[in-house]
Amino acid sequence: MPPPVRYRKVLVLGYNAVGKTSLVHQFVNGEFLEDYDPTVENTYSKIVTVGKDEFHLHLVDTAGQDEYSILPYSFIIGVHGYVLVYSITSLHSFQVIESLYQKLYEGYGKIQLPVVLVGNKLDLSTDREVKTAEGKKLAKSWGATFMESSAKENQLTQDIFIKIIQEIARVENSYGQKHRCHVM
Ligand SMILES: Nc1nc2c(ncn2[C@@H]2O[C@H](COP(=O)(O)OP(=O)(O)OP(=O)(O)O)[C@@H](O)[C@H]2O)c(=O)[nH]1
Repeated sequence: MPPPVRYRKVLVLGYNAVGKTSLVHQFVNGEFLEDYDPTVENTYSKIVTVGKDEFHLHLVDTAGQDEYSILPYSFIIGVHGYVLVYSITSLHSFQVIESLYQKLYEGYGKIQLPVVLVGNKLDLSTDREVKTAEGKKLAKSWGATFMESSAKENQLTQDIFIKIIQEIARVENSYGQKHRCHVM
């Protein structure tokens, strides 16, 4: 009997116009859209194979948030992992990500979260406002994975969504190990 297809719900969060829709659209449809059309909320589904396992990845592309956004319960309940996106050309979008993470972390009761932190618009590195080292450092402080991508040039767009599936498994396993009973 083939192994069951596992369901994973992943939210893509971040400030306005950082490229959330563009990353998801590249991943699901394999194309880049130059036009900016602010998102209200869109969902996408894709079957993804990671190693020997198949996953039904349900992606929620959210409307941009800022540091004042109140995150609804639907951003926490039933969500397996998060892709947090900023633009390397916007320091403000990076600061918004720090505040969004804190809200999620507190919403979950301060446990480790499966997160991939993404610095997008790598093709615009001449206008860079956030150093690679700063992104790496922030992700490390959360115990998360860090990547820099370009939705425009299709750089690492597939890897981001494979990585979040792997992160969900990794965090679930480490949580299971910490809380496993030992029979002496
Ligand atoms: N050069 C470049 N432009 C990008 C990249 N990703 C997105 N863009 C452009 O940035 C603009 C915003 O992209 P979106 O994908 O709509 O951004 P978003 O984060 O979904 O925006 P909201 O829906 O407002 O939250 C669009 O004009 C895109 O074409 C990238 O990697 N490089």
